[in-house]
Amino acid sequence: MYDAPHKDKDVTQNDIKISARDVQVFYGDTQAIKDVDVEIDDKTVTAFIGPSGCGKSTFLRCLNRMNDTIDICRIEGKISIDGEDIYDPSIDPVQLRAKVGMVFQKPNPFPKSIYENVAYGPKIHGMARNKAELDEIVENALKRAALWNEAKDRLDSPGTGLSGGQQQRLCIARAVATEPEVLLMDEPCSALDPIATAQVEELIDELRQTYSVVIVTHSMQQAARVSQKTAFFHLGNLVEFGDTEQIFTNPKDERTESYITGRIG
Ligand SMILES: Nc1ncnc2c1ncn2[C@@H]1O[C@H](COP(=O)(O)OP(=O)(O)OP(=O)(O)O)[C@@H](O)[C@H]1O
Repeated sequence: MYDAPHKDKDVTQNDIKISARDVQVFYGDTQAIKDVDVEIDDKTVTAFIGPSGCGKSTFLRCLNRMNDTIDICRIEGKISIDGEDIYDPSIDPVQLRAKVGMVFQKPNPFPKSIYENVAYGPKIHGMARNKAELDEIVENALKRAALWNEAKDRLDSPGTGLSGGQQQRLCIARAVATEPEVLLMDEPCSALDPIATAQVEELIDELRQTYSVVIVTHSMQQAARVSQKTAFFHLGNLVEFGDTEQIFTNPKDERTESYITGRIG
């Protein structure tokens, strides 16, 4: 079951980037996340796995306060990034989401040019003083997302005219353009073909040199290939968290073992 990774899987100790304590999430009266405690490392890819409906996306969305946009959603407990409580009333969620970028399941470029898709965030956050600086930010973000070579001659063409895999890399460029520190990815490859998936996985491996990356995936093979740490969720509980290799080769909890061997899910 454990798919040998194509990259070195160094699991050296990194600094803790995100810390969650006693997190509970409710949609109305229904509890979707129960008593979650976890510490997520910097410069590491952490995969969230588990059966459908177990709360992976809900917990991921807590990390940049995307759940704030859902009226019936209520969150208890404490989530800190670099020691700062992200639910503190002094925190501006818009600023937070620039620092904690997100890439969604379905590529969702804005109906604008490739250039404008990437330039939008840096513009609203006042990151460039002039056009030359903005051009540089756009170029660097497209390079980081491994899209520059394919996009450099068509920066004024609509982002929606790119292939699915290119659109997803454009969304990654858009997320990295605001210089985030954390990148959240909610099943970023589920709408992509195997070649585009391999490109995005390669990219995720590069991005972890700079960011803390958290990825929700339904594919255990993908979790094994791209992540150094894995969290297994089941019925709203974080059942097991550890080095990816340990989770896939020597799970401690019966539920984890059942899931990775295909008995539940
Ligand atoms: N906006 C919402 N309103 C009400 N309930 C919700 C909402 N979003 C999620 N839920 C519920 O919360 C629980 C966890 O859902 P969530 O989408 O986080 O799970 P998941 O593990 O990401 O699932 P999947 O793998 O199918 O995407 C489910 O019971 C789901 O029905």
